[in-house]
Amino acid sequence: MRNHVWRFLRPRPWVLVRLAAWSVLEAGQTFVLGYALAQALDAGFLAGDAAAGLWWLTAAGLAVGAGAYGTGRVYGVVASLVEPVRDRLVVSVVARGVREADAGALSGLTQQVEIARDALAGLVMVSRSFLFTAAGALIGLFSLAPLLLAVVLPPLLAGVAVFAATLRPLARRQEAFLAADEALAAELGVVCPGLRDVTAAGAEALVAAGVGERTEAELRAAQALARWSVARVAAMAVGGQLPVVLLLATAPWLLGRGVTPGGLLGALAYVTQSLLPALQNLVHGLGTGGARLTVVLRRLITPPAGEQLAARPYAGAPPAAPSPDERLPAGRAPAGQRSDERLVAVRPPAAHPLPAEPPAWAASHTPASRCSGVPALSLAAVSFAYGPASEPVLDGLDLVVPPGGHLAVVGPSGIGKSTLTALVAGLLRPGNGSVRVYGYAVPTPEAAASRVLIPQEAYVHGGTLAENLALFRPAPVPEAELLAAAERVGLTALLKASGGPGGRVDPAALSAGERQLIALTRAYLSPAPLALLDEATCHLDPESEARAERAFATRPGGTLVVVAHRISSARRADRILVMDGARTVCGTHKELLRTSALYRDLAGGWTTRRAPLLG
Ligand SMILES: Nc1ncnc2c1ncn2[C@@H]1O[C@H](COP(=O)(O)OP(=O)(O)OP(=O)(O)O)[C@@H](O)[C@H]1O
Repeated sequence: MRNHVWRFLRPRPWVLVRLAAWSVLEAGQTFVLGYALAQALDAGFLAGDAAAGLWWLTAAGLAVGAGAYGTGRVYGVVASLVEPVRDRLVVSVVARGVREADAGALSGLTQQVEIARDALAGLVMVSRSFLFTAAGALIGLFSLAPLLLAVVLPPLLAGVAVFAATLRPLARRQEAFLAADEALAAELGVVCPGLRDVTAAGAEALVAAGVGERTEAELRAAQALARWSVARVAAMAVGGQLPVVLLLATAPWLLGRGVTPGGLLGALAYVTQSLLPALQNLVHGLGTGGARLTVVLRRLITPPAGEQLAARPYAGAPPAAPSPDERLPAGRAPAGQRSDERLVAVRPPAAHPLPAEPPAWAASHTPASRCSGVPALSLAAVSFAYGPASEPVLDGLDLVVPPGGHLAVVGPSGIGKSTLTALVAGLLRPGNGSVRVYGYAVPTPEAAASRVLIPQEAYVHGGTLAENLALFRPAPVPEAELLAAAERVGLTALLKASGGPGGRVDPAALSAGERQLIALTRAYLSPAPLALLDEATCHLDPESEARAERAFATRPGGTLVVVAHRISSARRADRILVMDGARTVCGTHKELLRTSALYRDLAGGWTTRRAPLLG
């Protein structure tokens, strides 16, 4: 680094000379200010010569004006010193960006160049200002009375020494903090856009642990930095404030040894008006800006180690062998897709060995729940409103769906069908009442594991079809089982067109209906016995919808709740829940035609318009 600075400054002696010259003018005010105040008091007002006093004050005022002019010129010279540094850095990083054809990295690097430029300018300003101001003030003190120098200089040097001693450790802590901060930002930059995938893959705990680790690391770095920053305060206290105390405490002694009252006043002015602010600027400017500049320059000058330029891959996962929880799918969902599907368990795809029919989950749920008589779904006096002042969407709703049952939910748009499925899925909590899935209270992990929600906007991630379809299964799914499920739900054509279960899918290229078929087949294969289809077939034609619904209705051990948007869908169900606010009723198609005016209306609308009226 020192070599770089020397090589840069050597061909620019005139810039340095100009900088020094304007700095001398700027520092002149420091000298004149204290000296003129001393003279105004001693030779003017205390001597009874007010005119002389005013003359010295005028001289001080003129010096301040000249100093301000000098400061203005200093800025110009600092710019001509710093801009070439910026230009060189820009050339270097652009060359690197072009070489590596990485536009994103290039934009990041040029931004860092701007930071380096600003930090460098700040550093030049504060260190130069401290040097010249200190020189002006010390010369002034000496010219007033050498004894004053003896009082001010030792604590000033001690303060600067303390600051200098802490500079390196502070810079290291600052650098560590910046690195921790960036690591956390990078982590969040990777995690946040993929939150849906994280949830979909059941990897919340894993990702939270990774982010938590980085947050802890940043906290530790911030604490270490704060501890070392105390040393800065000590440097300020010793170098800037102690001289003031010493001047006041030794005032009688100083006055007894020939120092005049004006000299004492001038000394105080030097310390409080010049030295203290200059030291403050140095400590803050060099302490913070210096560390920042070091970090940025190191990155810009040192060739990238890949990770500095490119986005880091997800780093939250531990490097050890995969545990059963490490289930983040490789692909990302395309933008704009929503996923409300709550997953039971996910694992990476594996080879598909022997066929197995019926699916393993069927045995585990069916007999127990059927034999015990526990309803697949029960709602008891459930009320729900979106806000304290909102009208309730559900008001004291009771509902029981037996295991193996098939319930259709119908009602006008906005009546609360999706709200009901969200309550069953545990995405919303009822204000009153209770929801149970296979006897498990919602929300509990057991209830979550017992149901699968397929929303209208199907979630499909990149990767292979098999990966998508097996997403909810805790163990590899035999290929024959995949193929059988695809056949039952109606996915076979897409499966063939994609080259079989190993074929890769591009979620953005699929039609909405194809995405729904994938989501439906995935749900069909899920171990959860209760399937909640919230208009999950709305993009399918009536035949495909009928086929998919039949598959779910006859899924071994499965129970189906479907938000219907066609009369045919409602008619396939054993029972139909007609949502109508306070007049919500449940019954068979025939019963409802008799008893529910709303259902008659809806069914009439469906039949005559041949278009979905509901939801
Ligand atoms: N997040 C929310 N905040 C406030 N109100 C909401 C929210 N979600 C839904 N609602 C309101 O709750 C009511 C029920 O909405 P819901 O989506 O459950 O109806 P729906 O019957 O499924 O409608 P659709 O068939 O059109 O999808 C509507 O009045 C809706 O505006």
